[in-house]
Amino acid sequence: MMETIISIKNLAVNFPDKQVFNDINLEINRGDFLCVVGDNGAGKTTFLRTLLKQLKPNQGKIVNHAQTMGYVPQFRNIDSEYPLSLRNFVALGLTTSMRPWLSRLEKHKLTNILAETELTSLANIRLGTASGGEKQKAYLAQALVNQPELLILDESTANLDNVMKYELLDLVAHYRQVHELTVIFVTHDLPLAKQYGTHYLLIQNGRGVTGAMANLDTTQLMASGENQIACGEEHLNV
Ligand SMILES: Nc1ncnc2c1ncn2[C@@H]1O[C@H](COP(=O)(O)OP(=O)(O)OP(=O)(O)O)[C@@H](O)[C@H]1O
Repeated sequence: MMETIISIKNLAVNFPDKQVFNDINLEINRGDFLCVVGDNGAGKTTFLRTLLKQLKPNQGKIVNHAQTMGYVPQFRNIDSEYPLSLRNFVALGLTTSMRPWLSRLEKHKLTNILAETELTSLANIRLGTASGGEKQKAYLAQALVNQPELLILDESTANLDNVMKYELLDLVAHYRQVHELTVIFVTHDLPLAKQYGTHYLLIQNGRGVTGAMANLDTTQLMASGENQIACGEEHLNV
């Protein structure tokens, strides 16, 4: 049976000089892969910040049953002098305790996630010397090492080359399938959204349109700019 993990009702967020969106209604089930799409400035980050309780909605409510969450930001390079090994960087996602050592369970989780993200052979390299794609995989492993129920990918494939984008999302897709992970992916990349997402939330003109990914007609949404999404809602086949 479907289990609702996040329920969003009648959500509206405004800034003093800007009404960002209103009346977003959405049920996210455990194991869903929701892609949040929309033009620059449409309100995707505002939606995420509201979900993360950094912003209080002006109206409506979000009930989030996920107890644990992982977060992968947009790729930003790590300095070549960065001193931690890849393994120790991933381990930063494990614990908030002040212990300087890992428990047996934590070591087990670390070994498993390095294997599941195909990083085992790179575990002892200094992260600063890793390639961009390897660094982003390390961010993914850090976000997953504590076995979260919900993973947020915040434009995590932007700035990666085409091969690496798919490698990263293949790992996410595989992990999701094995562990029934729920994923929220904010992206401008419609082909990726189409390939990996099960559902979408399109924020456009202050409204949220939702549906099964199969019903998102991306050909109608593509704009001339590489990273833009633009179309009238009337083009949507939902
Ligand atoms: N703290 C704020 N105060 C006032 N306006 C804001 C604030 N944060 C965002 N906005 C405005 O709200 C709108 C939505 O911004 P948001 O960053 O959520 O869009 P986005 O869809 O994530 O855009 P992008 O794809 O460019 O990252 C924009 O017009 C932005 O200028």
